[in-house]
Amino acid sequence: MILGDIWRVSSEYGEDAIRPLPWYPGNLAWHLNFSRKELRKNQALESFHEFLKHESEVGNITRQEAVSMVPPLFLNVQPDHHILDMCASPGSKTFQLLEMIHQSKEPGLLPGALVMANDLYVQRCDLLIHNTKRMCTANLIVTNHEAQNFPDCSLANDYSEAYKDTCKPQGLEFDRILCDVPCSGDGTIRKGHEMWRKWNSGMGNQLHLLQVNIAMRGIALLKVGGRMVYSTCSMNPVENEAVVAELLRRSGNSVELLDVSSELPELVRRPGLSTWKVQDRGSWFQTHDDVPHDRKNLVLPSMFPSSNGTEESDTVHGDVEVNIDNRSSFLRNCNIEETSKINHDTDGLSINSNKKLDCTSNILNSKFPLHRCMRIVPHDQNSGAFFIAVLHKFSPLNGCQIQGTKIQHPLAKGIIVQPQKENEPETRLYETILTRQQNNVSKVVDAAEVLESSRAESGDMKLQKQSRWKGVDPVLFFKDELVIKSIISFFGIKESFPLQGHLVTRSTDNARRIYYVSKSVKKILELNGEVGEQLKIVSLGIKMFESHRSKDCCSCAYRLSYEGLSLLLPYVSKRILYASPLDFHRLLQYRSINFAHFVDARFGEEAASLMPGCCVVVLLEGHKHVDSICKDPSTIAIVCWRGKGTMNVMVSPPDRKDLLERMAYHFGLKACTEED
Ligand SMILES: C[S@@+](CC[C@H](N)C(=O)[O-])C[C@H]1O[C@@H](n2cnc3c(N)ncnc32)[C@H](O)[C@@H]1O
Repeated sequence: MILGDIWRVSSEYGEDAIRPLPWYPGNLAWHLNFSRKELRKNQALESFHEFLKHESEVGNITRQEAVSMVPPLFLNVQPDHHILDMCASPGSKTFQLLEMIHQSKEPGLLPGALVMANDLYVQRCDLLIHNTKRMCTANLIVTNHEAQNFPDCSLANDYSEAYKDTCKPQGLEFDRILCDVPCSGDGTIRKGHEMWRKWNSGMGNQLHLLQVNIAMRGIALLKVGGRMVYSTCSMNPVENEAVVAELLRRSGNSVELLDVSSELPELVRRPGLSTWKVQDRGSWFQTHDDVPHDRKNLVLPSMFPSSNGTEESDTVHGDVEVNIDNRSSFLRNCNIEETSKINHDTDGLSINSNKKLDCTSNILNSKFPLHRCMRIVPHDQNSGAFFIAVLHKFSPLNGCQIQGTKIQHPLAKGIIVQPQKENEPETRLYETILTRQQNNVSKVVDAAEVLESSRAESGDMKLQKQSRWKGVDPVLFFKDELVIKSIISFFGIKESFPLQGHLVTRSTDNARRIYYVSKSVKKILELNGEVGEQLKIVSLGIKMFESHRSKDCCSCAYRLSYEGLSLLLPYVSKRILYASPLDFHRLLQYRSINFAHFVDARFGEEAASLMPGCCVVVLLEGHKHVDSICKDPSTIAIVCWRGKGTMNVMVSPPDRKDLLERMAYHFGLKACTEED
């Protein structure tokens, strides 16, 4: 109904009022060209706006500035990629990445990929969790770190020897990294009018070094062969081309700036700048030399285009122009043995050198092909402004370069843990693999020893020691065999769905909620345990089971969660009821219905004959066969509770509202709830 109205209204407002974005693959993104005033003036548009808000609340669509969707598209994500989103909140790009990894999977099957989404601020992590919750994914980990010091979770050498022949990861490495850094945000100026008053050139200058450090850390964590996208919603070259040039300078011949002009050909973009000036307190500077002495520590050499400046004067070596830069701070006091050929062949640049460079004096510096960066400006395609650069890592950073990317945590490499032997009898209830030994960094810690001491401390609960992150509950593998067996048997969960080893809980939660994690997330959790909980994990996985205290007789202490139902449904073989659209609608509308009051008496009888406890009610659409219905991705199902005389719905109000609206759309059944 709403959509019909909208097409009518949009035709009134012209062809451009609602149109797909030509550069977004598969017509999946649409642009609405209505002003707030128009939305308020027209009733059909206003209800359409409400509809969009609701759909985004329940996760069916995402509303965002169109241009902000561009950076993930250049990552060329594949379903088995490990992806790091370094500065992720509020999470619109994380959501896109999750959509990409889940795109081609059948219901009940998880991709091998994972997304690790990070943000510095806890509150912003909460927002990120809220915004990505709608995705219901088992392949997401949310972390809370300074991106510039993101841990690498490397195992100590002796330990990784022990795992050499297994497929366990020995450190964090990502196939794709999104580095959407904090920026001055001047690219949002056309919709964020307060920016006009707030903006000053110092904002970009202050962020430049942080942006370089975050992106440099990203490069260190990127796999050889991997891609990293650096982006900002600023047009300031100090936050953009200057950062990219510094990254290329610091990572030497390990990283190249990709020419992606053939990708997303419909996207209108402008080339990156090769030259610019830097402003500080109202004065413009062309080179760092021009900067007054007392400002030199704030206006950094790396903010200037590499080929400008007197000290950075171009010197010809062989067939390439290079500059001498003796001020790049990270390489200070270190020597690099340069024996290889630095290649930027595609751009006609190459350096042949076979000499030892003393970093304390001169650093060879090519002119980088910064025109390969992309600038998206509002007046080209009626969008916000964005800067994007795509980097490709083709060889590892050397030790000196890596050191410059991270402040080492004292515990990072100090703890050595004996790996748990295969087939070791498993008697623990909840287990994290290793805990920290704050003052004992060189001590060899036996996991069993740690477990024993924690048993002594926590008695029957057998909880292992606390994570080292204040305020964050440790993630614990849930291994209570009896409980798992009771869940499997109560819901008839098929063997083909791996539960063992994939269930986790949080330490203070008393296993009230059990989350399901994908194989990829499971491996990272194991690694994190082995390296002493270096990752500060604030959220992960999909909530699948919740404990209940019902007095109704029920042999299973856990109920299903609506969040995890779509993943689990194809594997559930017991406690499923199939309802007609009319009864399904009534259930949603009244939330609790007496067995005798169902329209379809057969359904009421089946419900009454079920043992009390949690069950699944599947919407039976006329043409569908019961055998295949649970494997169909379009199937609608809800979690219910079979009580003494009633069937009760266990779905949150927004989800219920969404389902009612879908019923109204498909079956013309009136969508209203008591809240309405
Ligand atoms: C431009 S916003 C990211 C927007 C996000 N990528 C999206 O598309 O929704 C930058 C984010 O970086 C976070 N941030 C700021 N400093 C950070 C740091 N040092 N490390 C990690 N995150 C940081 C901010 O909290 C903010 O959420």
